[in-house]
Amino acid sequence: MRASLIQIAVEEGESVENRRVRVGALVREQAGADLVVLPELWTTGAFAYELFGTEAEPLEGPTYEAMAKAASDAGVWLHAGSIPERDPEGPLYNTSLVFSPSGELAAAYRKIHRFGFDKGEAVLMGAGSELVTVRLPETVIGLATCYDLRFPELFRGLVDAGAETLVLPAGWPERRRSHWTLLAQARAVENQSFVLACGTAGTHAGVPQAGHSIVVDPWGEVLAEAGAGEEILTVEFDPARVAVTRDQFPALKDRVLGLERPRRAG
Ligand SMILES: NC(=O)CCC(=O)C(=O)O
Repeated sequence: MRASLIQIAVEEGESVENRRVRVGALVREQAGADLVVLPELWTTGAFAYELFGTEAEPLEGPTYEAMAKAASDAGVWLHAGSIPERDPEGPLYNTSLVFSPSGELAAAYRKIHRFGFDKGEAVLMGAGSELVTVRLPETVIGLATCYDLRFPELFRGLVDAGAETLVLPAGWPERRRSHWTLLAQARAVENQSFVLACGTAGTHAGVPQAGHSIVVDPWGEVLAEAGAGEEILTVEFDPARVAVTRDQFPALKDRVLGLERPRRAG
C-alpha cells in the first residue's frame, strides 16, 4: 500500500483560497497512491484562532468540494485533514473528512479532545463524541486528530472497532516535537497498528510548526519521517503486518478490562 502525507506549510502570507487550490493540485499529483493524507486545519492553521469563525465552512463547503474533486481526479482515498466546520444547529467543530477515490464522502470525524485548556480551540469549538473507522480495500483506518494523540483510550477504542492503521492529521508545534514522535511511536506499539501522522510546516499565529510527519509500523519502527519544511512524505507499507504482529506477539489479548479503582488505605 502506498501512502502520501502532504505536509503543507501554513503561512499567513497565503490566502485560504490560494492554499486550497495549491493543495488540490498537490493531491492530484499523488495519482497512483492508495491513500493521501493532509494535516489538521490546513486552511486556517490550527493555532489561528481568530480565523476559525471567519473561515468556518458548512460540512459540504468549499474545502469539501475542492477535496472531493481532487480525490476523484487523482483516483485516491483522501484523508483531507480537518476543516473548521460550522454546524448550522450548533458550535464549530474541528472536522476531518475522508473521501473515496470516486469523490464520495466516506467519513467525517469531529475531533474529540480540543486543545487549549481554557482558551483557543477548547473554547471556540465543540467536542466530537464518536469514534470513526473507515474500511479501505487494504486496511481499516481509525481517525484521530492532533491533541487526540495524547489520549491512548481513544486509540484503544478505535482498535476495538477494527482499526489497523491509525491516521492522524495535526498542527503540532515545534515546541513539543519530542512528544509528537514519542507518542506516535507509543500509539503504534501499544495498539500494534500503523500510525500515519501528518503535520504542518511553517509558522502561523506566531507558532512555529513541527513538521516531521511520521509513519510508524506496528513494531514501533519509524518507516519514514519528514523534515521541518513543506514536503510530501511517501511510504510503502504492508498492512498485513498488523495481523502478523498481533499474532506473533499477542499482547492485545492479555488486556485486563474493567479494573477496579484502588481501595483507599486508612
Ligand atoms: N492542534 C492541537 O491539537 C495541538 C496539540 C498540541 O499542541 C499538543 O498536544 O501539544
